[in-house]
Amino acid sequence: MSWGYAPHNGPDKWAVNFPVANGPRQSPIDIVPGQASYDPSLKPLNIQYDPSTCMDILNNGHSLQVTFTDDTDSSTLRDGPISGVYRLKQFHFHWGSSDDQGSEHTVNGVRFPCELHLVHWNTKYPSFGDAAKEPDGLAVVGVFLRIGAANPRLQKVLDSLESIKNKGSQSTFGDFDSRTLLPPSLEFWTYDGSLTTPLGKESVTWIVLKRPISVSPAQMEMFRSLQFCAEGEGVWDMVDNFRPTQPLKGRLLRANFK
Ligand SMILES: CN(C)c1nnc([C@H](N)S(N)(=O)=O)s1
Ligand SMILES: [Zn+2]
Repeated sequence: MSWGYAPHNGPDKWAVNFPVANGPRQSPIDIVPGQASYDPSLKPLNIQYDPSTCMDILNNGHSLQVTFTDDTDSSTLRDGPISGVYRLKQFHFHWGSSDDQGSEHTVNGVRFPCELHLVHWNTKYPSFGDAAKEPDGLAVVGVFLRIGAANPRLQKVLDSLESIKNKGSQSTFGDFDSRTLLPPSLEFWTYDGSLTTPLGKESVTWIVLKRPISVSPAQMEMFRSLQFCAEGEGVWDMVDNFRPTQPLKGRLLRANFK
């Protein structure tokens, strides 16, 4: 049974085939700023992205994903709550069928229309696959998108969506500086969690940025033009590809800001 976001294969069915979906450190969560503890020992995030590592963009049937070559330490994440060097592997988005939902994490129960995830893996392990099995194997930077002015840095990604409309389609996508998708301030919340899609591996240090970036309603409509299904399999708009928030189960939420 392939998983998805429909009634028959959506998040409330995942635990049937992927039992870890009910595990002790699942993601996403509702971020309650009043319950975050300020940790002065958290260093600022050190993000160094090399645009030449950007390779292609694809519709994987769950999201749109921009993939990077990760055979060298060209695009890396360091410091913040992590130790060592983590390599950027891909970024993707989650979004809603309307502007009042779409993000995976929420803040005081508030949903954003879209959330960007930049997925990195710990180079102390030989590969992404190996790292994904380890509790400190992955680090995902989450960035909220808020309705506002059109975001010109997002536009290059959105302009390529017509070439990856259907599941399984891919096109070249090079020389993109992912740093331009980040807000000016890198203040963050952090907690130990999981991938938010099956297999839901509990190997992610989540780093959710406090400041959102902007996206216009017209740009949101471009995300919604993507399809869950492959070409010739009908019309099934790719929307609401987000998992509901999961129980905190006693985990600590830290912030690197007061
Ligand atoms: C195997 N990879 C890179 C991923 N598996 N699940 C991912 C999810 N989309 S998320 N949201 O990053 O946990 S990313
Ligand atoms: Zn994601």
